Amino acid sequence: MENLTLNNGVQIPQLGLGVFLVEDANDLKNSIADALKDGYRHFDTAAIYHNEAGVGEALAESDVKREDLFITSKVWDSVQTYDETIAAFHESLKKLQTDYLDLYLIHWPSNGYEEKWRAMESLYNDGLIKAIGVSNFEQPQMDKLLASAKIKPMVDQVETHPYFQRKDLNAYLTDLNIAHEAWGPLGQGKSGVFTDATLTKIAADHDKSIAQVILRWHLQRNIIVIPKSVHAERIAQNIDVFDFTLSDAEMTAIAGIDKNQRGSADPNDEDWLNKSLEMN
Ligand SMILES: NC(=O)C1=CN([C@@H]2O[C@H](COP(=O)(O)OP(=O)(O)OC[C@H]3O[C@@H](n4cnc5c(N)ncnc54)[C@H](OP(=O)(O)O)[C@@H]3O)[C@@H](O)[C@H]2O)C=CC1
Ligand SMILES: O=C1CO[C@H](CO)[C@@H](O)[C@@H]1O
Repeated sequence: MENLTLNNGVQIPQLGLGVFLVEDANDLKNSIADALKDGYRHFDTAAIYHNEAGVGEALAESDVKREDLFITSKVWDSVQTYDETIAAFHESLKKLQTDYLDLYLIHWPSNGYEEKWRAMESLYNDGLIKAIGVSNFEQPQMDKLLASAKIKPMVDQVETHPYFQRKDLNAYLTDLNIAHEAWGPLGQGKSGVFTDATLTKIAADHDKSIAQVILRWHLQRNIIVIPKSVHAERIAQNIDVFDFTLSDAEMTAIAGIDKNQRGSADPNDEDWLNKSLEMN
């Protein structure tokens, strides 16, 4: 496993397991146990996934030491004030059976994110979170946050895959030394990337799967990836991406298949952000 160093010096395993939509308790237990056995140490959840308690249980059952794990969670949009953010964080800690988080993210740039950020800064200064960041922040929202932030976010977790490559956002984040983390790195299994001709050819040339080529491409862009699977074989396959390298020509070919195809909500869509305030 390779680590990236965040802008505050914290090391993050560049590949982790995402658990969005893994709601069945057995699936969660088995996929986390499989992942740990395969060498995963980084796990990405969120309060809105309603599975933090299951993640906590699965991790508590393993004999991997807490300091060797990297646990991310996210504060949901319905949490808006400073005090609510502090309370939500402690609720997540309790469910995850831990006394600190490695990374805590503001899930979406919904109303009040600057106040939420002040709470995140205070939790960080108290040593309760190793790194703080945001998710689904586009450049204007990041610019606005940076204007009042005392601490620069260490991470921005945004939808990114071969059909939605985020080249401009990636350049902007790289300039700021904010790590780019990809959610939906495999296009959430619905973007069409698994039948792409360019990826099919590159995968055959390396005797790897398309998923492995995609994950390798992210890693070579210095992007953090958190692919989700509930299948043992895919969980193993997705971490088996450190024994081959894509050439410059292959990286360029993949850069050419971008379609700017967003698969989920647009962070600039005020209606979505307002609706998300009501979700729990
Ligand atoms: N910050 C945010 O707003 C968001 C964050 N996330 C985070 O990012 C993580 C990853 O994103 P996610 O939405 O899950 O989508 P992914 O891009 O990780 O795709 C997951 C889908 O791909 C399938 N899959 C996984 N591995 C393979 C493989 N090797 N071959 C073929 N199919 C495969 C899975 O199926 P199966 O499970 O059946 O194997 C599932 O259907 C989430 O789990 C969550 O932690 C996700 C959405 C939004
Ligand atoms: O991480 C995510 C998945 O779940 C949420 C809603 O259910 C999404 O909005 C979010 O981006």
